[in-house]
Amino acid sequence: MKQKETAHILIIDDDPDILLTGEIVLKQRFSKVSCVDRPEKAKSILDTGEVEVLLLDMNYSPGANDGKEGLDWISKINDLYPEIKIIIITAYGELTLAVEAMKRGATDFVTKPWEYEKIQVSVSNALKLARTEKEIIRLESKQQGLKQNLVIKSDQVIAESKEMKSVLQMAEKVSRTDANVLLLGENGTGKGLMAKLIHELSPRSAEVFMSVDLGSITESLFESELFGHKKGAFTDAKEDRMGRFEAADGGTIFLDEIGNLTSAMQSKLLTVIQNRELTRVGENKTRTFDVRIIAATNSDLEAMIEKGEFREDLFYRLNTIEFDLPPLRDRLADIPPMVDFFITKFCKKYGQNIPEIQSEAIAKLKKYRWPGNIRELEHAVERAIILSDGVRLMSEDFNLKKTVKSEGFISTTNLEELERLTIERVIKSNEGNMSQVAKELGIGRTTLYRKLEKYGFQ
Ligand SMILES: Nc1ncnc2c1ncn2[C@@H]1O[C@H](COP(=O)(O)OP(=O)(O)OP(=O)(O)O)[C@@H](O)[C@H]1O
Repeated sequence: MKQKETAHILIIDDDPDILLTGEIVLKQRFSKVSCVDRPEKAKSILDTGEVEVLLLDMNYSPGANDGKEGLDWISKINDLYPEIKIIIITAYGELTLAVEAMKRGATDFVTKPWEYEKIQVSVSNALKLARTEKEIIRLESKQQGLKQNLVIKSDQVIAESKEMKSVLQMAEKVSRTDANVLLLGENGTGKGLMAKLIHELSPRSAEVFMSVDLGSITESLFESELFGHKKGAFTDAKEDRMGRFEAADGGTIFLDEIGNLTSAMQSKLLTVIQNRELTRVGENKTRTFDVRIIAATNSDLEAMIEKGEFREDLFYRLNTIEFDLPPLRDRLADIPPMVDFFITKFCKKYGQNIPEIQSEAIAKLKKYRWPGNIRELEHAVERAIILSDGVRLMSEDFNLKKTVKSEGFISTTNLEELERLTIERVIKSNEGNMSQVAKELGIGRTTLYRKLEKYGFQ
């Protein structure tokens, strides 16, 4: 016996004989057939999101035979459930009505009395059409993710310092697994690049890498953006749309700026990650997904947990493996190869010959604090390439702010403490030359001395 195709078909007709024969005939070919005698009763079945093909009678009120009711229902159903293919059931010879129904969005028509072979073929064709359309939508979303993949291929990861070498080794190991990864580090330390690298090295590399900047998604759009929506679920939901999780199916999703989620967003994300299934906004049906999750943030999540700003259970879901990307000032050995890498990149971009770099310039780059880390270094090199004489890159070409590397990252938000630390740093960098210190701080010498006294400096 031929195996049944897994599909849910719905028949709506007020004639019980039609429903009975339709059910018997279609059940020979399809796994599930539901029947109702009026369109008003079909809502709960349609809302399951399972029905792919609907056979619809055109007249319901006693004596009605112009098909007007059926035409109205076609428009309504098409509007609310655009993915469902509608086949109308007409009496023999009602060709004009069939044409009008097709104009409203019906896919095909079958005539009463049933021709068994014909309805099976018609439903089978409608089913193929429904599935092809779904596949096209899926591929379009996937392609968006694959475009992001292309950008990654050309990137290289520089890791000369021992800190970055060990990060790379760990990335290689982790990429072979499906473990969730949490990337921590200041802005511009390469969290995004590391996420792409882990994906590239993983068995999922031929699939989508989907990057989502959670910092730019508003609370109202969060659910629909990540989990998708049904047409009509809210005013702007003009079409059915899959979310980022579904579009990344088989691949990797990169949730950047995870520390920016409100508590409501955190709960929704946690439920989806925990259950490994999601529900599109406005739909009842749950959908499973197979996605590897990499999250990143420059926030101190543990401090946020303590303050009740980040859910501990979500944190433990995300941080199966945790990476700390060190700031650039703590991996000085990476600076020279990175500078070379960016010089080559930008000389190519601006069609220039590769210049030499003054050794004093490299020494200055190593002393600088790099609050914006590698992104800032990249911009500094780009600027230097544009401004240089094309032969030699000098330290002035990099336009570094007059600061030196501090002992550690100033994390205080207390103004007085910030002032004290800044003064301390500037004194060190000017080797105690107070006129210079006052000048750099932009204050008079008297004010400087008053502040030195206040903060107990010698
Ligand atoms: N090890 C590296 N080798 C070469 N380029 C790097 C390296 N790390 C980072 N970069 C480059 O530095 C820039 C910033 O990196 P990236 O965007 O990955 O940082 P990020 O930590 O995700 O930043 P943010 O927190 O602001 O999102 C990118 O252009 C990236 O390609």
